[in-house]
Amino acid sequence: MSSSSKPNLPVTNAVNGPPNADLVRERGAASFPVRDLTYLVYGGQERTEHLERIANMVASDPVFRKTDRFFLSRTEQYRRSLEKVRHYKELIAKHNLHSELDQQDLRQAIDEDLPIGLHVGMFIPTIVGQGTDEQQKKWLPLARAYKIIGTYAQTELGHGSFIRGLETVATYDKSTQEFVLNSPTLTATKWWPGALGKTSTHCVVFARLVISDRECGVHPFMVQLRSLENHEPLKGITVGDIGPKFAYETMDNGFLRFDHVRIPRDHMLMRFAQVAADGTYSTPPHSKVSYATMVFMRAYIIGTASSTLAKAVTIAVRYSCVRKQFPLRSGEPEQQILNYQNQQAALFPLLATAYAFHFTGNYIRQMYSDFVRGMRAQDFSVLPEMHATSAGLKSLTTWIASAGIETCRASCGGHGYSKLSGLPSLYANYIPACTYEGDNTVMCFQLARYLLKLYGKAQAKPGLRLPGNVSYLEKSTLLDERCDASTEELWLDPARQLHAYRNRALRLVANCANRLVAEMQKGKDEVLAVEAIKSDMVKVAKAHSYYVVLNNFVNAIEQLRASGTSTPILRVLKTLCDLFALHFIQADLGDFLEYGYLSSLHTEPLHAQIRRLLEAIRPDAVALVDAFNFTDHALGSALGVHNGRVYETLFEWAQQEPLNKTQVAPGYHEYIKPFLLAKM
Ligand SMILES: CCCCCCCCCCC/C=C/C(=O)SCCNC(=O)CCNC(=O)[C@H](O)C(C)(C)COP(=O)(O)OP(=O)(O)OC[C@H]1O[C@@H](n2cnc3c(N)ncnc32)[C@H](O)[C@@H]1OP(=O)(O)O
Ligand SMILES: Cc1cc2nc3c(=O)[nH]c(=O)nc-3n(C[C@H](O)[C@H](O)[C@H](O)COP(=O)(O)OP(=O)(O)OC[C@H]3O[C@@H](n4cnc5c(N)ncnc54)[C@H](O)[C@@H]3O)c2cc1C
Repeated sequence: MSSSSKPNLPVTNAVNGPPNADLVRERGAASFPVRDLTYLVYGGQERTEHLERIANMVASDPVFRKTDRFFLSRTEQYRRSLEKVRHYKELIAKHNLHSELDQQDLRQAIDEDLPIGLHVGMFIPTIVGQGTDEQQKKWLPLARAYKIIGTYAQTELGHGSFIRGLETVATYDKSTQEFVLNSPTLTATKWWPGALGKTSTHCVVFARLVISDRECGVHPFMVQLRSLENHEPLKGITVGDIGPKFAYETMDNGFLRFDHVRIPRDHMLMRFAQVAADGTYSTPPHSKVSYATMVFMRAYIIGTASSTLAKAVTIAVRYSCVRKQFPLRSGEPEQQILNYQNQQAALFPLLATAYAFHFTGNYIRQMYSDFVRGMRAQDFSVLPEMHATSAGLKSLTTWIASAGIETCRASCGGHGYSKLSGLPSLYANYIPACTYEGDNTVMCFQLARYLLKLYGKAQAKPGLRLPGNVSYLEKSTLLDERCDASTEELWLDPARQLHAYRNRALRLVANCANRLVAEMQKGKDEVLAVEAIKSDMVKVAKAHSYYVVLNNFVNAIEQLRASGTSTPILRVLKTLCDLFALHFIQADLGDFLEYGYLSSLHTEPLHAQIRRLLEAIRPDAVALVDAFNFTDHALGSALGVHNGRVYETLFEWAQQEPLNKTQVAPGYHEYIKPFLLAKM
């Protein structure tokens, strides 16, 4: 079945000409209407077409070009990204893209780490979340009109994960009703905040509040850093760029020091905690409410794991259809490398994961908006669940997406190592997601702690009802149950798949809880006992998060079925869901075998079913990546071009290499010629 209507995307950047015949054939053989799956992914036909209009506008605009990015210096890349910011603002005005959603769509289409990312992603959300109504009235219009540009300055040279250890102080001076911001040590220097180095005029600074020598904990403060006239740093402020990084060249991650900088009292963001003029301090309704922007960003990061992984898989799958190596038998034509089982085993689980994460993203968005609604009504009861779930999912999704991009790169052989494949920069720019907004391992501890607590409560109080995704912690009888998937067919049963994931998660939680008790019985206090089980806690958090991802994928398919989604689409989604479920059991088989949940009775049919699923996906692989609907601009890859003219595009793009500007190498006269022409 071919697609029900054609995508409206231009073929930009690629070398024009007849499309690659193999890709054309693959597209013609899809078992489902590609366009319908695209609508499903992007929320309907109207929304898809809107996104395409924006994507087309960006892809055909020379200011947003990416093709020369590898040949620019760090400074040039930063300047170029500022040029894109200016143009982004012009387009908002020109095309009336004033809604937050339109602007988000535009930034997504531009597809670059712009130095306004922190402004829109954390600075504005912190004002919205933490500012009083008056503070919002004062700063939001300026921020939304880009009259001020801000960032989120929390991390310090000596302190990142441990927020309570921050050293920057904001001392309240009752006599002038000001806070005095100071960086008392070198390690108190703010370090890392995006766009802090050169771009931002303002920032929200997290500092420990001190009132009359009393420590009141870490709070957010609005601080102007640079003159709005000439962009010079203000008195008492030392600010700059932290220097070269693994990648992320367009972003001026910065450092910042305060030398007794005074700000008015109403520059502390006081929605939840207040300091009155006389220095009276009112505590917030929840001790971690000032961490809410991080929870928001973690939810956002979970949402982008799918699209990032989907880009890598799109490049690798298209290339693997174009690339041919070896005939099976002599005299036969060479095979598309995607026909090889190993290539399918590397790529298709990642394809399935990109779809799985799409539904995880929907789930966390919904959970976050419910949480915000509650918070507006002063109800913080969902915060622990929101924090723990988002911390775990942020870790799992970014770890898998990072490793997945590298798998895609390696699966493209030598050409994957070329920056022109788009994969090295995708990887290098993405991997800090495992670190920023909470180091993944540290985030896993948060989820594991939450699960251990709930498990303990459920043990102590049989009959206690726990929230949906953790309700399995109530059922310790589950531990006695074993897998009964003894045939390939049984492995396709979602109930059995979920049973396996639930059982593994519960086992690891119970095991951790038992070890904690055992460590304490050996004489350790609780703190040291926790230290003794930390690597197991990471496993616990991952196991639970896998279960959440799978549960959402299964539920989403059920909901789609109930809402009348067509059979071919349901069939292909079910196949992807099955592969996701079975692949990650196979990948962690030790967990399931260790406690006898599975035996070789089950693993043989498991492996066989996975092989069948790979075969089932093969004819639809190109259609499944096409359904993500990326423009060539978004992929930025000679290997992933929609028309499949991979070699032509690689060859043409390579001509832009500055070394190729002259026929004779720079340095030839000084360094090569002397020894070439030296007498023997
Ligand atoms: C939309 C536009 C897109 C723009 C694109 C931008 C691109 C991205 C750019 C990236 C920008 C990056 C920015 C940053 O990195 S900002 C800095 C982020 N820093 C962190 O994430 C630090 C991580 N550390 C923490 O979050 C905490 O310190 C930590 C959770 C590790 C521990 O906190 P703390 O030590 O204070 O607390 P305890 O361990 O003692 O725990 C006490 C209880 O509080 C609970 N807790 C902790 N955090 C939260 C929270 N956020 N919400 C709710 N509850 C929380 C914790 O679980 C404990 O609970 P119990 O007592 O019940 O166990
Ligand atoms: C590209 C990028 C952009 C960033 N942008 C911003 C920004 O805009 N604003 C901002 O404020 N910050 C920003 N950051 C900082 C970022 O949030 C921190 O780097 C992150 O929170 C991790 O903290 P850390 O660097 O202190 O790591 P550390 O906590 O020092 O971690 C180092 C290692 O120690 C381990 N570890 C730490 N604590 C424990 C523990 N209790 N038990 C066991 N192991 C532990 C970790 O797992 C990790 O392996 C950015 C960072 C990067 C890389």
